[in-house]
Amino acid sequence: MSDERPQVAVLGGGSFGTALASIAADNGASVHQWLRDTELAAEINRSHRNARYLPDYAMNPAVVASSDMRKVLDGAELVFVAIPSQAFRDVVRKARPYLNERQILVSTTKGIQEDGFKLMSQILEEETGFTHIGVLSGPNLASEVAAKQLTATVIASDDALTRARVQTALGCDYFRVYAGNDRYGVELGGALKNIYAIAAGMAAALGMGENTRSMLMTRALAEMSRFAVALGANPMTFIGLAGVGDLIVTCSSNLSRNYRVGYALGEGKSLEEAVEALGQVAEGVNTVSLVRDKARQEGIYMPLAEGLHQVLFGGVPARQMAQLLMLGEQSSDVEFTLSREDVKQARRLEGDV
Ligand SMILES: NC(=O)c1ccc[n+]([C@@H]2O[C@H](COP(=O)([O-])OP(=O)(O)OC[C@H]3O[C@@H](n4cnc5c(N)ncnc54)[C@H](O)[C@@H]3O)[C@@H](O)[C@H]2O)c1
Ligand SMILES: O=P(O)(O)OC[C@H](O)CO
Repeated sequence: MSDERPQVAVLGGGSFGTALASIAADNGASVHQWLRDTELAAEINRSHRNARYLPDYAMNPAVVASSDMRKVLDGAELVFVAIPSQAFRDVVRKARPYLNERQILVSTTKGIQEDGFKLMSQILEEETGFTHIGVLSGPNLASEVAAKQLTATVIASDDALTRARVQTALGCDYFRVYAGNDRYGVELGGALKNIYAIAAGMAAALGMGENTRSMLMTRALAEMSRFAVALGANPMTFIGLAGVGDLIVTCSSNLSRNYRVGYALGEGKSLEEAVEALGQVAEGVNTVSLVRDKARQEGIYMPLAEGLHQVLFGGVPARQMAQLLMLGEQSSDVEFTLSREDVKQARRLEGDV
């Protein structure tokens, strides 16, 4: 008898891949999850728990884990790719012989490829040439999703079928899926917020207050949207879940790996020590260099990213950088209503600059 259930594949055995596989299975899909680690796959099938990444949460027992890519992709209608950005293209290449253009491919990865400043859905496009491509992003701490805490996310694609299928496959009483069509903006939002989560973790460890955190998050949002709009995204995307929503959660929670790296740095650890203690990937550490270089290249004003880069890689103490940023040029609150140039002009007339 053939299996009538929707067929879902998840590539990646980390915490988000695991949480996602479980949601799709809770929703009645037949789910196969690909991991490179054969032993962990066997362990998941035995205990229905991912002991390495989400040891405290039971998975839906219907999820079948495997390190055999062909088996995992066989018959899949919907494929989620939850692999860190540095390994993303390699894994997609490994999957490519078993993919076909009727499938829907969705990236969940919030990072940027160094070579060519590529986002993950662009890699999916380049490697496959398929049309049904999307990005899943939003305030989605994996362990909270696994605990079935009420959560919302965004499926962004210019392809209506991709949006509808993902809403059907994942939408349930604890996971609500909103649709968007600014794939680039949603994907950039997910990658950029990691930078500011590091800064927020650092500020918390240094004992800075709630006013400071609020200022940091709001100015981060201004900076993120300035950058994304300069590269072609829609500014309105940043008032959504994948913009301000994800920024809030990642800058506020020590469940975020990026926040935890920042916190460890604020406590005085070196970057190497902080990353090693984390034992997982914090995408923001790479993203800050890529974004800072891109911003310089394109002439985009990014004082927070520039400052954080100097703290992480230039040996500037975080507190000193915070003081420098406070004394930076006076600027506009909401640039979409009052431009930075207008503020400068008024100050010139005042004779202040
Ligand atoms: N963890 C979260 O809370 C969360 C939430 C939303 C989105 N995301 C995004 O989803 C993506 C996946 O996150 P995650 O937490 O599931 O996993 P992760 O980023 O911690 O990656 C771990 C997984 O990737 C695998 N991996 C690493 N290098 C590999 C390689 N060369 N070949 C094959 N597999 C490799 C590891 O074995 C492991 O299964 C990340 O980019 C993250 O930004 C994470
Ligand atoms: O653990 P982080 O810092 O990679 O962040 C997790 C998610 O992106 C939160 O939405």
